[in-house]
Amino acid sequence: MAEGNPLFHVSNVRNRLREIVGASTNWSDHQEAMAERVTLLSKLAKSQNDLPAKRMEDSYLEVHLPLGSEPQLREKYLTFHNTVRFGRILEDLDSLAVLISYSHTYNPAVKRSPLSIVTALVDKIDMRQHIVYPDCDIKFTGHVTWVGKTSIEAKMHMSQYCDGAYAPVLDATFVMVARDPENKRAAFVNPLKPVGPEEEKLFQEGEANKSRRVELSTASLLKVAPTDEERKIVHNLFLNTLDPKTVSFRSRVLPPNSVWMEDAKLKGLEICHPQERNIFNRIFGGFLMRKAYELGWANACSYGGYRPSLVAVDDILFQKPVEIGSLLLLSSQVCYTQGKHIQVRVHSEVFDPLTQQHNTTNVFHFTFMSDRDVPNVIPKTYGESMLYLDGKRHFNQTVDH
Ligand SMILES: CCCCCC(=O)SCCNC(=O)CCNC(=O)[C@H](O)C(C)(C)COP(=O)(O)OP(=O)(O)OC[C@H]1O[C@@H](n2cnc3c(N)ncnc32)[C@H](O)[C@@H]1OP(=O)(O)O
Repeated sequence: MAEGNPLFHVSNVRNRLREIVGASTNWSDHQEAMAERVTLLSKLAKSQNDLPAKRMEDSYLEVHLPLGSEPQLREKYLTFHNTVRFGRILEDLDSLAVLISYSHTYNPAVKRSPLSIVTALVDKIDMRQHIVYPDCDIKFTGHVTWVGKTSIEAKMHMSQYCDGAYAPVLDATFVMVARDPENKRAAFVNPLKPVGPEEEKLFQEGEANKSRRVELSTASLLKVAPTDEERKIVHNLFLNTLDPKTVSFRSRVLPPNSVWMEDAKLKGLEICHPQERNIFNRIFGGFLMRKAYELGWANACSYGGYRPSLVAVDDILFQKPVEIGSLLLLSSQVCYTQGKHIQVRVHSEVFDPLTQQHNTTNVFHFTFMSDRDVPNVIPKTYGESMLYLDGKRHFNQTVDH
C-alpha cells in the first residue's frame, strides 16, 4: 500500500475519532455535543453518486501498540499468565475499523464528519499464532476492501515484532455501517475503486462475503429446519442418551465422558456506565466484545479444565445499540465440542427492569482449543439441539479439517 499514509500510536486512535465527529470528552456535555451533530444533517450526500470514488490506499492505516518499547502500556494488556489480553485487542481492532471507515469517507471540505459509523458485524478473526507476547511491539494495519451503499468492509492484520521481524498474529474482517449524525438512518458512503489485480481480488472477495452472509442468514436455524444430515446427527445424539433399561423416550441418561448442555453455561451482568460509551454515546462495541470474550473464555476454561487458547472468532453480530445505563445480561453456552475444541456462543441482551422487557443486542461466537480432549457436550431439548447444530456450523466454518 501507499507509503506516507498515517501512522498512529494506539492511544491516539480514539482521540482522532473524537475529533472527527466532535464528540464530548465529558459525559455532562454529551447532549450539547449531540445537538451540534444534528446540524450536520445537511452535509449528508443525497445519493452515493454524489460522492467521489476512493481507492483502497486512501483508507490504509498503520497503528502501533508498542508493548515492548513502552512498558507503561503493558499493564492494561497483561493477563495474570503473562500473555496479552485478547479482549483488549478486540477493542483496538474495533476502534481501528471505525477510523479506517472514516478515512475512506473523509471529506476535506467539512470539519466534522456527518456520518456516525458503527460496527455491524465482526465477520471473522483468524488466529495465525496462538501466543501473543506482552513484551514485544505490535502493529496493526488495515484498509477498506469492499463497500456497498451504506456499508463498508474493512480488513485488518495484526503482527508482532519477534526475532528482528514482524510476524503475523491475526487477520480480521469487520463490516461497518454508516448512519446519519443522530445514528437513526443509514447514510451513503463513498464508492470504492479497486486498482490492479490484487485490489480487484480483495473487492471480489468482499462481494462473495456479502453473498455468503445473505445465504447463511437465509439458512439460519431460527428460520428453516435443519438439513437431512443435521437431523440425523440430532437423532443419533438423542438415541445415545436413551436409557437402554426402559422402553421410554423420556428417561435420558448422560453418556460417559459427556456434559449436558444445560450444565455448560456461565452468565454475567454489566451495568453500562458512561465511561464505556463510544463517540455516539452508546456502549462501545469493543467493550461489549471484550466482556463477551472474557465470559466465553472463562466458560471454556471451566468446561475443559485448562486455560484454552483462542482459535477463531466469527460472526459477531451487533443487532441493536446498547444504551448507556442499560443492564446488560451476558449468557455464554458451550454449544459444540470436537476433540480439543470448544465452541462457545455468548448471547447478550438488555433488560429493562421497569418494563421487564428483554432485547437481544449481540450474539458472539468463539472457538477455543484446550490442551487435551474435552468432554462431549450433549443437548437435551430441541432448542439446545439447534444451538448444537448452529455451533457445529460455526465450528466447521472457522476450523480447517
Ligand atoms: C471508538 C468508536 C467506536 C464506534 C463503533 C462502535 O462502538 S459501534 C457500537 C456497536 N455497534 C452498534 O451499536 C450497532 C448496533 N446495530 C445497529 O444499530 C443496526 O443493527 C445496524 C445499524 C448495524 C444495521 O441496522 P439495519 O439492518 O436496520 O440497517 P439497514 O437495513 O439500513 O442496512 C444498512 C446497511 O447495513 C448492512 N448490514 C446490516 N446488518 C448487517 C450485517 N449483519 N452484516 C453485514 N451487513 C449488514 C446492510 O446490508 C446495509 O448495507 P448496504 O446499504 O451497503 O447494502
